[in-house]
Amino acid sequence: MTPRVRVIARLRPPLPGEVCDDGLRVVSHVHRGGEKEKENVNDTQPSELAPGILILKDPSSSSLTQQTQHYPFHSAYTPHNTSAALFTRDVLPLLNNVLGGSTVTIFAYGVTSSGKTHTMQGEDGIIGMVVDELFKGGGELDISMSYLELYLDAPYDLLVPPTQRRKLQILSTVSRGTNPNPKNTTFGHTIHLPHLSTHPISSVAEFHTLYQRGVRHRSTGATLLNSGSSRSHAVLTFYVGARGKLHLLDLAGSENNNLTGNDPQRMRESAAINTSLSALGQVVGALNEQNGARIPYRSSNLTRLLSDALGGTSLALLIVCLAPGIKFRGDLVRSVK
Ligand SMILES: Nc1ncnc2c1ncn2[C@@H]1O[C@H](COP(=O)(O)OP(=O)(O)OP(=O)(O)O)[C@@H](O)[C@H]1O
Repeated sequence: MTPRVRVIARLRPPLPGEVCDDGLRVVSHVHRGGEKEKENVNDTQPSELAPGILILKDPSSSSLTQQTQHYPFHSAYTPHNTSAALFTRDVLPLLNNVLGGSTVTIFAYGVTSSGKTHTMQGEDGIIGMVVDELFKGGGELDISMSYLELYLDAPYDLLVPPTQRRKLQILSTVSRGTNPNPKNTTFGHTIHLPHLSTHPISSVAEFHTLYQRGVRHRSTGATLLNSGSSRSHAVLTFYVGARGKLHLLDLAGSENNNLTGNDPQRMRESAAINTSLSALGQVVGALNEQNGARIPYRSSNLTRLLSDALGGTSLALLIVCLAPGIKFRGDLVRSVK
């Protein structure tokens, strides 16, 4: 059965002073020098294991019930693998679908400071590589973009001046036709935000000017774990040709307030972030189960917004970003599950 949402993992390198989780092992698909690359892999593990994350038993625990756990992913990337390797293997093939008129969604998910922003919008991040690829042909494609954030579960346009910032409406238009599967509540629905600005772009430079404006308008704040922590979900959308659509999401990190030491506003933000991420997790799970169950798109504005992009014939790539710090063990297990 082909999953609707391809799920891959990326482990970031340790940050200065970070105490690492010795039980965390990653086996990568990416070959270096002809060898399957192993990062921190216990040599006693069979090498033919599916690429994935291995969570090994906590060495300090004497519990007999704690077994070594293997979590398989469609691809997995070690701290040595570059964003370019991830792009070539997992993102590039999806761009052909966008050029062919499909809707594709790519999102980075993980605890705060796990490398989502680095992977999506960092120097040599996926967003830059996508744009280079879209304009490779010299800009003959008809491309426009929009950029919004969901802050406290409400959408705001990032490409309008802050003085014009106002909450956007999310509308869904029903098209005609008979729904072959009544449980598919998004059949024939198109999501649109009437006041969201869209901007034609004709070059890589034009993109970067607009995009940097949006990044400056995005809600970020300092937590104990990340001084530039994203406090909102950012959704960058490219409209390519007549029908192609590509959503690139930098999701805010799922958070454990015991670790982030947040003040009251940060706590409100965390609650909204965690609720919408949990809704997204349920939607992705239900889509990949493919058992005909109702997909809970309406549980949050994040999933409502993406309801015409997840499911049906659309494709999605979920990049689970992982932090190697021991303090993230509990969050990491929740993320990979
Ligand atoms: N693959 C990587 N290689 C090198 N450094 C990385 C990598 N991934 C993340 N980092 C570094 O780790 C730190 C945290 O990363 P980042 O800000 O991307 O996390 P995040 O998941 O977006 O966090 P938040 O949810 O709080 O916004 C940054 O200093 C970033 O440069």
